[in-house]
Amino acid sequence: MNEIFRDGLLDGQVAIVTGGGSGIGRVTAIELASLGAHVVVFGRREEPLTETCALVPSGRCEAVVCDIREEDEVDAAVDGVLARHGRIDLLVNNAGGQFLTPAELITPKGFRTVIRLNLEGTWLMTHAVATKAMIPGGGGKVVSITMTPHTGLPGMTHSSASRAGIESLMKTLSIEWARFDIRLNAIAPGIVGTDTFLTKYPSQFVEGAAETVPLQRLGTPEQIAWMVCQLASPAGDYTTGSVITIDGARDNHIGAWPPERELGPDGKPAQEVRRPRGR
Ligand SMILES: CCC/C=C/C(=O)SCCNC(=O)CCNC(=O)[C@H](O)C(C)(C)COP(=O)([O-])OP(=O)([O-])OC[C@H]1O[C@@H](n2cnc3c(N)ncnc32)[C@H](O)[C@@H]1OP(=O)([O-])[O-]
Ligand SMILES: NC(=O)C1=CN([C@@H]2O[C@H](COP(=O)(O)OP(=O)(O)OC[C@H]3O[C@@H](n4cnc5c(N)ncnc54)[C@H](OP(=O)(O)O)[C@@H]3O)[C@@H](O)[C@H]2O)C=CC1
Repeated sequence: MNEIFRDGLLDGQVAIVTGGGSGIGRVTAIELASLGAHVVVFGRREEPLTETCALVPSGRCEAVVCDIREEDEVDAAVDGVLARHGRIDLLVNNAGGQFLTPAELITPKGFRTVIRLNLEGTWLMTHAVATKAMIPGGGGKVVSITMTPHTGLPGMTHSSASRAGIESLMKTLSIEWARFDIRLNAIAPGIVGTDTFLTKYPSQFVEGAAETVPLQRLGTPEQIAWMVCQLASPAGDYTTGSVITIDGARDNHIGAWPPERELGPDGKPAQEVRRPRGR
């Protein structure tokens, strides 16, 4: 039984979720499977993938070790899913990440590492699934996880650039591959309180994070997963080439409103005094 959507909504669908061994990817796999999809989780380490599958009560989950940066591994893994299931209806490009470092300290290798993971990995997965399964099979859906703010993420230059690239990829392919009925979208979360976010970054970055969001709280993996489920369902059939932002309005404004400097003496938002007409 799913908390939001009706039982059997995704019955018969076969979905791949990259990075399905943790965080947003794990919850997405569990939610998709709870709606009837058969989910194949991809990642570099087998153990977390197997743990995800153990959390899927229906057993409609399978773990595949695959580094999305390696084209041979991607080809073999996608071929394997097709051989076992005969179709791929949904690809969720969720695997990704970065390290937090001022731009001037990012080495060429460090920059390349993040671009390869986020942008090239997403391209390899999308291209393999489209050419092997979706184009011959008459269509499908791709959802890629990116990131806000779209104005730029200081300290994560490489990731910001790669996420902009992914969004451009989804938009461009939504035009080219409309003729194959492939619908591609991006979901851009702001800050989601996953184990990795809470433990990987310096404490000052994590502790003040909720204060940077107008809603003053972090997102949850479920809120991202539910949007993936909606896009996978018939409700998403006409949505393509879009970037859906789920970030508590952080893309529009950093921090709560009003900022302290704009508070009036009564502690309320400052308000101009209305002048008589003609003045
Ligand atoms: C507001 C924010 C919201 C977002 C939150 C999230 O996304 S939460 C979810 C976040 N989830 C994730 O991020 C999960 C996925 N992330 C990852 O797997 C890693 O963070 C990865 C992206 C670095 C790839 O890892 P890998 O095993 O492939 O690579 P590797 O370790 O072998 O490094 C290769 C090269 O990269 C460089 N370099 C690396 N680290 C640093 C550093 N701290 N400092 C400086 N440089 C660094 C260095 O050049 C290194 O080469 P070297 O010097 O060793 O010759
Ligand atoms: N949490 C947040 O605040 C936000 C997260 N995002 C993005 O959402 C996605 C999920 O985030 P979150 O759940 O927090 O992060 P996690 O670090 O928990 O998830 C990343 C997953 O990707 C897998 N992965 C990493 N590299 C590769 C690779 N080369 N090939 C295959 N799989 C790989 C990891 O497994 P393994 O190491 O076993 O390969 C891991 O399961 C990421 O792209 C992240 O950057 C975007 C905005 C905000």
